[in-house]
Amino acid sequence: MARLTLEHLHLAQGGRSVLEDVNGAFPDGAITVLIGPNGAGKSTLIQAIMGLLRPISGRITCRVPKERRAWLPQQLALDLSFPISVEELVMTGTWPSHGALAGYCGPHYRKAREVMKRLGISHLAHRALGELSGGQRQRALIGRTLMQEAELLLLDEPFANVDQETVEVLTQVLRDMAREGATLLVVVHDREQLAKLADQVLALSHGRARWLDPQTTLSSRALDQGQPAPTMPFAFADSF
Ligand SMILES: Nc1ncnc2c1ncn2[C@@H]1O[C@H](COP(=O)(O)OP(=O)(O)OP(=O)(O)O)[C@@H](O)[C@H]1O
Repeated sequence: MARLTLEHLHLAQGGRSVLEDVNGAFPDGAITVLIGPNGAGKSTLIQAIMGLLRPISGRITCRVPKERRAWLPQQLALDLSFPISVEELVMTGTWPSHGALAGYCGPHYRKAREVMKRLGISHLAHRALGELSGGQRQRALIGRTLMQEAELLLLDEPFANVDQETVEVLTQVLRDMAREGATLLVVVHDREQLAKLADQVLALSHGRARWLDPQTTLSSRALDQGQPAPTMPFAFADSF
């Protein structure tokens, strides 16, 4: 089953066509890796799926409830002086389903502790977000999506500028989320990460999208065209 499908999608930015006639289904419980050179339209496609960019034509159908959709953007704009601890950030994962003003109860705190343990950040629970390394912050942001029980997760270069141990922890968590039935779309530039994550590959190039299987992608040059993004500051992982 696929709760996210694209039909004849045409997307533009600033009046210029970026992607045309994109079709396909993102199966539940599968990780789709999105690849393509700089400017190919990876972030544009993610923005459209999130509902932040209106298609020129075509259709995006998403049957995942809004409160179970999560997005970890590439261009992060979090004010790192914002006074929020790791635990508080993880707890905000309850907001989409419970509301920001409802407050937290015992089970929320227990679950947040489990999530932080799973991500190896329990010892950072009361540390301010602005005092963390890039990898620690990325673990906390993924923790928020686990707390949310996200069933659709869009990640734009989640492994950029994080340490190798964090890459391994996050890879395992993302695989576990897929095994539990979530639909994931992940932008990666790295061959090794693609090999570990991809159930299927969507390759963007020259305004078109092609579906590939991971083995074909690994033995082709499709990945070599992509360049890692420059270092980004961090921001709030927003939900939509
Ligand atoms: N807000 C915008 N206004 C006008 N053009 C834009 C805007 N955002 C992106 N573009 C253009 O749309 C095209 C696709 O950009 P997009 O950011 O989706 O590519 P990408 O594949 O995510 O690239 P990268 O790998 O560098 O992150 C590019 O030509 C880019 O210059």
